[in-house]
Amino acid sequence: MQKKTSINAREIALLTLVECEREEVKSEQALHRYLNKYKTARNDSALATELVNGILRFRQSIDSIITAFYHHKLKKASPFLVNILRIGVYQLRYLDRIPDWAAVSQCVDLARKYKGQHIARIVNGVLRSVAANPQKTVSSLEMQNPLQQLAAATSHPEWMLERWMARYGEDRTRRVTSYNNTPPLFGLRINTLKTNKEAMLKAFADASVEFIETGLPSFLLTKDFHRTEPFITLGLLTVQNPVQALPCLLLDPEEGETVLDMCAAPGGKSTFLAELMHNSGKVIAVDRYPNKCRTIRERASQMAISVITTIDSDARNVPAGISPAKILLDAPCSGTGVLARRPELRWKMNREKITQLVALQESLLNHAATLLPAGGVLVYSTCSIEEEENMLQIDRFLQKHPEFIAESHPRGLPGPCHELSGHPGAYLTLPGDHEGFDGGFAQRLRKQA
Ligand SMILES: C[S@@+](CC[C@H](N)C(=O)[O-])C[C@H]1O[C@@H](n2cnc3c(N)ncnc32)[C@H](O)[C@@H]1O
Repeated sequence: MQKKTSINAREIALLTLVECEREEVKSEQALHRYLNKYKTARNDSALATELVNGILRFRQSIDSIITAFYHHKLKKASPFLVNILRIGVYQLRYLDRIPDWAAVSQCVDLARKYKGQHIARIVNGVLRSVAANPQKTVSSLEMQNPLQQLAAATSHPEWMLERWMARYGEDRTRRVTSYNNTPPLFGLRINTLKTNKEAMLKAFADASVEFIETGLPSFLLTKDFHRTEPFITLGLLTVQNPVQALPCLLLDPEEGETVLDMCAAPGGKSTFLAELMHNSGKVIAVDRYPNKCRTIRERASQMAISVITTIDSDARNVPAGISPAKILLDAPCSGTGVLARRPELRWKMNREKITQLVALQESLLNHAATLLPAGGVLVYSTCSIEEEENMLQIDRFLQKHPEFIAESHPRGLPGPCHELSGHPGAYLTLPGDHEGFDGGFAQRLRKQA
């Protein structure tokens, strides 16, 4: 019988981190795949997750420390060497439960296994030096300017910090970076088609799940993700950050209406719209990827939702004739409001990509304008905190489409988020503004009759 090779937490983290160097790879999915492949035990799985997320978050700070002791160009080193050094430095500087000698020797073993004896010696030398010089911290390193210092201290790219500092000021920028560098709480939405809050809280008490209220009726936050998994599988709960509720609440869908969700996968908002409509009417969920549309349908069926139909198509090719009362356009975006949840994204996003996304969002908005009948409501939303994807995008849209007006929610939204002053129907939340809320933007617009 063939023996199953088992590998430890550091090795899983290494394979994941090396794979994440590729542009299109999402760390959460890669890690999940390796954990399943090697049937990793709970403890190893927790350490691998902590190493991957921590290293992706603090990469800039970790690399600054490595550079002080590694006397070649880090950018030219192999991804295996770089990531083994990162795993070593993360354990030496950010974790206090692993003795220095163990952190160093396990990384040396990894280097020998993947890159041979010569690289193992380099890893040994660099990590021993890091361990022997605890006074050498990011703040002690010489930096050319305050922005560089802030980038190293908060582990965010300079270009990102520069625009946040200009837009939001230093205090808010530091609040955002601190939120982004902390393991996030999990948002949970109670599926009111299958249960209710009272029954769910009783089930939480029985399962010893701790939670925090959010100010939004069906949304809770928790650290205890594992204990909530059975309820998610049963379709009683959906993982969704409360900030993601705002676009749906702002759209205010009613029973019996036809609602078009133009960029719908994985379906978190489509299913919430269906819940708000008491599973009556029609939610047409569009996404350009057929496999993602299948995920939406499967999830809807688990949640006892029958009003969602899917269309796999570029939303810009959706033909006129659907005549929805309301449209949600939750556009593809830079994701700078959700960096706590997607730690590698800060290193993969850049100004050029934002410019391309702005153009895509604009063309999707223009098409939404043609699909919506007069009198209908359009909500545009992103999980970005960049103004050209948000308010500036809306300003340009309103200039180009005088038939649309920005309007407030008829009754105002529940919860801690408030309309932006001077901007009817616009909501911008920065990560860290409210406990457990990611960043995001939403705008309600009406096509005049
Ligand atoms: C921000 S996500 C949507 C999240 C979703 N609304 C939810 O709450 O679960 C953006 C989605 O747009 C899809 N997408 C990107 N470009 C598209 C296009 N041109 N037409 C349709 N869907 C597109 C992506 O596949 C992705 O699933």
